[in-house]
Amino acid sequence: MIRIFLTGYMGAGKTTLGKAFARELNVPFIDLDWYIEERFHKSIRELFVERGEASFRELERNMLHEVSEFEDVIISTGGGTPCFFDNMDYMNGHGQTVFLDVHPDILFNRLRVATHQRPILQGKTDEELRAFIADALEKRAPFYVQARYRFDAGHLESRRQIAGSVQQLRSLLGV
Ligand SMILES: Nc1ncnc2c1ncn2[C@@H]1O[C@H](COP(=O)(O)OP(=O)(O)O)[C@@H](O)[C@H]1O
Ligand SMILES: O=C(O)C1=C[C@@H](OP(=O)(O)O)[C@@H](O)[C@H](O)C1
Ligand SMILES: [Mg+2]
Repeated sequence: MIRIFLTGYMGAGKTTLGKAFARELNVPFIDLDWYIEERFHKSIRELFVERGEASFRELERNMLHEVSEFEDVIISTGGGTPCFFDNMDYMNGHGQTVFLDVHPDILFNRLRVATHQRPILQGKTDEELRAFIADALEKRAPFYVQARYRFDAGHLESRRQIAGSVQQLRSLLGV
């Protein structure tokens, strides 16, 4: 049975790689953010604004527990998922966990063009964004490193790179 959790910071490639990886392994793909959006008929952005972050995190944990029951699945979490409650332990107890480790400069380049999709990053200048990423990585690293595997997802900028990363991830996990 395959149950793999992809974790890492925003822009690390959890969604992109998860989707391509699931297609390669011919198993369903679940992106936790998308799952939540479908379940609540609201965007992550709306849920953040309406409920506040603390309440979003509770809902996210509940949904994590729900999707962790599925079998033969690739699950991409949100960037913050491993860093709240006992979520990291929970994922380690329910499947294989991967930390998509990406250099902060690459994260910055990816995220500066996509801040409007991510409520936490909205309205930041380039310098604020750089500082925010560095600060968040420092705080979140202790959680991310608890994942069983670490994978460099710094090369996802073309279809070819994504396909190459999928093959590397396959051999790392032995699937
Ligand atoms: N089709 C694509 N072509 C080129 N680059 C892409 C494509 N899809 C994603 N990427 C790159 O991968 C990055 C990671 O995005 P995403 O998978 O949404 O990260 P996460 O889910 O970890 O927040 C994007 O910012 C972009 O640089
Ligand atoms: O890092 C975070 O706290 C968040 C990351 C997002 O997911 P992605 O990492 O897929 O962008 C999403 O869950 C929400 O905006 C909060
Ligand atoms: Mg994502």
